[in-house]
Amino acid sequence: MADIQVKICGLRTAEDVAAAVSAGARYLGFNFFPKSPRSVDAETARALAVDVPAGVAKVALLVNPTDAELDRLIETVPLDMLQLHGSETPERVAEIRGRYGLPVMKVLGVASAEDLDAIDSYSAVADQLLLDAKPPKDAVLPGGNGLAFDWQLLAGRKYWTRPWMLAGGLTPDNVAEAIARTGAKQVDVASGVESAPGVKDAGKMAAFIRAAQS
Ligand SMILES: O=C(O)c1ccccc1NCC(=O)[C@H](O)[C@H](O)COP(=O)(O)O
Repeated sequence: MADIQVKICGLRTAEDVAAAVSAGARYLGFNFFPKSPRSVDAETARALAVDVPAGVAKVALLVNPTDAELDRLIETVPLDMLQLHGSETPERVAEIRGRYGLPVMKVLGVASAEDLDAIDSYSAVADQLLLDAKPPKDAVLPGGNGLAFDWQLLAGRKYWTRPWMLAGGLTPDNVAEAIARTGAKQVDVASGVESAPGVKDAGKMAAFIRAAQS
């Protein structure tokens, strides 16, 4: 079995969390972007996070958060990592990392080879990178759109200095191929393991993790 780590993003209920943990997820994502069908408030996230076993990272997904938002969230929810999914600059990433002392994963939208140029500047300030499909121009959500980018853009690129995750349009049916084509050691999924927007499917989560690790 391959040592691939899986993040399931947008968990909203205790059943989702239990199913993701028992299927072998290594990261659980709680979404704090209010417009998302996957979003939770801080109190709900706290209730979901408190019983997560050690060794499974609780990740807060935020889009251009203010310090006030982060202060309140971090005070309320026991978190292991912050995922920044907006247009945060490298300076802002460094500031957030320094202010809260939590590891930060910066998301980079990828549509073409030029988008990968940002990897070096963010590698200097983030603990991890998440490479996701760039959202369509008119999209309401900056992520979680079920769209893949051209995985060939990542083929043969092995010398990044930070751990990274592959995301965007992954499903139980294509995740093994995505890993084989990109060399990813970590993958992230939101809509590909749902039966409807924001409704996680325990069978799909288990199938996704089995396929990723097969
Ligand atoms: O999932 C959302 O609704 C979302 C909203 C706003 C910003 C980011 C969001 N999701 C981020 C993720 O980490 C997703 O897992 C990633 O974008 C891949 O999504 P999908 O293509 O649906 O698997």
